[in-house]
This record gives sequence, C-alpha cells and structure tokens, in this order.
Amino acid sequence: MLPHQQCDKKSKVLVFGAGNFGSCLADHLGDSSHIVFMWSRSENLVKHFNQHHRNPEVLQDHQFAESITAVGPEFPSPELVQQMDVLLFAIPTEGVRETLTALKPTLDEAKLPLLIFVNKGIEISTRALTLEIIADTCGPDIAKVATFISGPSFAKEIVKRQPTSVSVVSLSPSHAEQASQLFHQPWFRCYTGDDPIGVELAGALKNVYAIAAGMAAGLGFENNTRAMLITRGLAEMTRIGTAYGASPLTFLTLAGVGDLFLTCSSSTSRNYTVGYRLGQGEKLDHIIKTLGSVAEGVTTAKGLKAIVDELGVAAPIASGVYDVLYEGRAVEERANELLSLPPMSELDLSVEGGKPAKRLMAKLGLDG
Ligand SMILES: NC(=O)C1=CN([C@@H]2O[C@H](COP(=O)(O)OP(=O)(O)OC[C@H]3O[C@@H](n4cnc5c(N)ncnc54)[C@H](O)[C@@H]3O)[C@@H](O)[C@H]2O)C=CC1
Ligand SMILES: O=C(CO)COP(=O)(O)O
Repeated sequence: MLPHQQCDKKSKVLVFGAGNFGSCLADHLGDSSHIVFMWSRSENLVKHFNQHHRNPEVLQDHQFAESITAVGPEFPSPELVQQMDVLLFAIPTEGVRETLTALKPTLDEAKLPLLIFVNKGIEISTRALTLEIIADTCGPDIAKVATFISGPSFAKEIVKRQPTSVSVVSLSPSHAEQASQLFHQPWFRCYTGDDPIGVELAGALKNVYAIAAGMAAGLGFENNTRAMLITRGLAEMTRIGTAYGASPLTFLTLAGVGDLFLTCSSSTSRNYTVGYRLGQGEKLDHIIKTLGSVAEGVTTAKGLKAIVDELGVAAPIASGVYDVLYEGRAVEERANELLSLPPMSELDLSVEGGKPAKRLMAKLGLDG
C-alpha cells in the first residue's frame, strides 16, 4: 500500500455528509494530517464514530483516522464554520440548496474557506447544476471560486488506497490548484481543469448511463452490449454537454469517460445496481428503499429529461431510462425500441447552442 504523504500545512476541514463519500474523503484528509470535522444528521453516528472511529452506517469494516471528529446532529455552529480553511460538501445534490441556505449567514466573504463539492447530480425541481445552486444561495462571487471534484472514485476502494485519479475543476484556476494540493497523494492523483459545467454534467449524466448499463446486464446482455452502451452513452453525453455549452473535450477526461466506464462496468456502482435490479424485474420503489445509499441517477434522469427537451438534442438512451423510471415502461420493451432505431451517423456533435451555459455565466457576471 502506498504511504500517505503528510502535509506541511495543516488545514482545518469541515465535511458536510457522513455517508460513503463524505467519510471516505474525511479519512483521506485526516490521514494526511489535516484536522477534520465531519457533520452528520444522525446522533447515533456521531456518538459511535467519536467512540470507535468507525462509521456504523457505511464502510463498516474501515478504521477511520483518529484526527476526524464527528459533529452533529445540529447544523454546525457559526463558531466552528468560521475556523475552517476548507468546507467539503459530500451530500446528494437534492440537499445542497438547503445546506448552503443554512450556511450562508455564517460565511465570512472576506475570509472565505475553500469550498469543494463532490456531488454528482442535477437538482430535480430547477434542473440546476451545483454551480447555479451556489450562485442562487451564496451569490456569484462565491460560485466563481467553488471547486468540484469528480471522476472514477468508489469510496470503498479509496479507503483501501487503491490508485485513483480525479478531475479537480473551478472557474478559478488558483482555487482548483489549492484543492488539488490538498487532496493529491501518490494513490489519489488530482488533475486540474477549468470547465466546471462540463465536469458537473459529465458526473451527473454518467449515473443515468450506468442505470442503462445495469438494466442491460439485468436483462442478461453481456460484454458487447455494455461496450455499446458506454460508447453510445459517451456520444450522447458529449452531444448534450456541447449543446449545453460545455467543452466536448471534458467528456474525455476522468470525470467523463473515466467515471462512465467505471460505473457502467461494476456492481459496486449504486446506479448500475438500480438498473440491474430493474432489469431483473424489481420495482423502483422497493429498490430505492432497500439500496441503503443514494443513487443520484434516479433523480438526475428527471432533470436531464427537461434539459434534453429544452436543448432539442437526441438522447435516446437517457430517454429510455427516463421512461422506465417515470413512465412505468417495461425495461425489455423499451430496450427493444432502442435497438429498433434506424441506423444513424456515429459522431453527430454538430449541435448549435450553449444557451444554458451562457445563461449561467451571465448569472455569475461572466461572458458566456
Ligand atoms: N460513494 C461514492 O463512491 C461516490 C459518491 N459521490 C457522490 O457524493 C454524493 C454523496 O454520495 P454518498 O456519500 O456515496 O451517499 P450516501 O447515501 O452514502 O451518503 C449521503 C450523506 O448525505 C447526507 N444527506 C442526505 N441528504 C441530506 C440533506 N438534505 N442535508 C444534509 N445531509 C444530507 C446523508 O445523511 C448521508 O450522510 C453523491 O452525489 C454521489 O454521487 C461521488 C463520488 C464517489
Ligand atoms: O460516482 C461514483 C464513483 O465515481 C459512485 O457511483 P455510484 O453513485 O453509482 O455508486
């Protein structure tokens, strides 16, 4: 196992969310000698974690770094927040607006901590990416320096220090650089970039295609079908992203094809598992109740449908997933419809547009 490199500068980090990814990243930073607080809404989790340095709900076999203190269940106090160098948000996208709204009054803009987001989704009621949620709740100046980490990174492999790489992006290159310095380790390699819209879209959309890949496996289809779904899914993601206003190249990064490949090929993925169980004939409500963790692709499929309709781009796989999740269509029947589509050009990126990204950039006071 590669050793953790200790850092010269100890940062104080508050992690919002003590689920799989929040506790895994808290551990990652705690192990490199940062002082880490982890907020959970569960009183039992907070007590248990502080006594045993184990998370009773997720990653149960892992012994967590001693330098992590769980806090909660009350929302973190202004005194605690104001001491922090870094705030790391590891909660599902549906909880980000509520959390930032509660946090905003305590943020001191003159001494703003580094704000890092790792959620991968689209807010269902507004179709907003997290960049927009940040602008709405905290203002454009804070959104402009927010940083996003995304890429192929299963929590349960990170805690075992399996070599992993992620994209670290922000509209502000210096903030992406700071976040990269904070997280980078020989076994957790960080690559910086400046297309948060593309990275966010890639991270959210790959979950929908992971559901499709799981459905195909659940129906009994094998490797050729998975490769087809990954490749056509990538073409579809890139087409949607380009029409949205993101760079098509972003879909070739760790946050794009890297994460798509990972989650479409492994039953470790919750989204893949949701699809697999649907393909095997289970009902969505039952799957969600028994999954024990969030599968962001389920809500994202709904937000994505609205985005695709607005953009007017072809997204047959995402539409198929939406129809199964929300229109009560049978997986096999909908899959047969997809397979019966006429032949088409393989690389159709000739989409005009970029309106949603221009709208979002205008909200931030930046040219689209
Ligand atoms: N698990 C993984 O390997 C990875 C997960 N992610 C992303 O990280 C985000 C979190 O995922 P996980 O930790 O795996 O999910 P999880 O289901 O294991 O944990 C979610 C955590 O967020 C908390 N939470 C839920 N709603 C909340 C709200 N409204 N306000 C405050 N806290 C709330 C839950 O109590 C729980 O502590 C998701 O967007 C996921 O796509 C990203 C990369 C890898
Ligand atoms: O995003 C992930 C790994 O990069 C986790 O995927 P799931 O949410 O499908 O488990």
